[in-house]
Amino acid sequence: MIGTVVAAYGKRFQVELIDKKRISCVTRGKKTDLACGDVVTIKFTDKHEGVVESTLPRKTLLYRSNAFKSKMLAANVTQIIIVLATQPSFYEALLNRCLIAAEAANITALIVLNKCDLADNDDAKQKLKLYTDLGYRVLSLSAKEDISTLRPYLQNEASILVGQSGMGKSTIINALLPNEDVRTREVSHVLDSGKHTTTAAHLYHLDEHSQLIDSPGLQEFGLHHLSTDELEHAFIEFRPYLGKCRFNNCKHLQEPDCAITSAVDHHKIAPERLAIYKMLRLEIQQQSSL
Ligand SMILES: Nc1nc2c(ncn2[C@@H]2O[C@H](COP(=O)(O)OP(=O)(O)OP(=O)(O)O)[C@@H](O)[C@H]2O)c(=O)[nH]1
Ligand SMILES: [Zn+2]
Repeated sequence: MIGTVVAAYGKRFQVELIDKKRISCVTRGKKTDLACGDVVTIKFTDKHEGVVESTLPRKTLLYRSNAFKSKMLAANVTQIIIVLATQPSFYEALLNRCLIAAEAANITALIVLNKCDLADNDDAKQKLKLYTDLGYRVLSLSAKEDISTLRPYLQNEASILVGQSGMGKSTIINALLPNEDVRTREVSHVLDSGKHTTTAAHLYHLDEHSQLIDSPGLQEFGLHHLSTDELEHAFIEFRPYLGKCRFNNCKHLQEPDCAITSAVDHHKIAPERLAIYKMLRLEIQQQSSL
């Protein structure tokens, strides 16, 4: 039997079969490397329970990680939607981490600035200009007032919504799927206890060809799973300059005749982005020397 993982709660998974029936599954032994969006083969162990036998090859896999372990956020997504809000102010470093993770996983990114109904949104919009200039799509909206402008971006995509707590992810999901209070509904008839609600990822069907994965609120988004090479390529505006430094093992930190540093001096690369690169580079280096 083939199915799709539509919810992941630590070691338990909910798998949707082709006939839309959902069953609760565990993995064999200690293996838990499954994510929401994974396509799996399962074997029934009971009427409503099963065990995952294998995972089909993934088109994409989105990770985040700290120094000690990495965590799969979602499999087979085509798009990451980074939800920000005009208030409370968002962490720009977190936005960058999401963008870098998306580039490294070959997933397109869409930045959504929510709560644009509130006055005082100039600051947030100003901050996002840098990302529009880089070529990222930025959509300003108010999930409370009107979600319709987001819908075309979701069509024929498997999207994951990410964002720090309080930006409005639940509001967006509920506006897109108005028939039920999705965040609370799902858990009750899937598991006996709702205690994992906040840590679970869920996949919803918007239509036959469009899915949306809701992930728990992110406060940190480590990128320790990236190599230094992947990291520098994930800064899209660095790409034309890579390989042009004096040293071919240049780290773009403080080496002489660095093409990246020189591009910053010539206003071709924003100094904020180089600063973020340096911070992430040092984080990754520390990791490899642990
Ligand atoms: N003014 C305004 N408030 C909004 C909008 N969208 C969400 N909010 C409010 O912002 C707060 C946080 O929204 P949630 O949807 O719960 O945020 P969340 O991102 O799901 O947060 P977590 O559940 O902690 O991950 C709530 O009080 C919402 O009512 C909006 O478009 N405009
Ligand atoms: Zn360099």
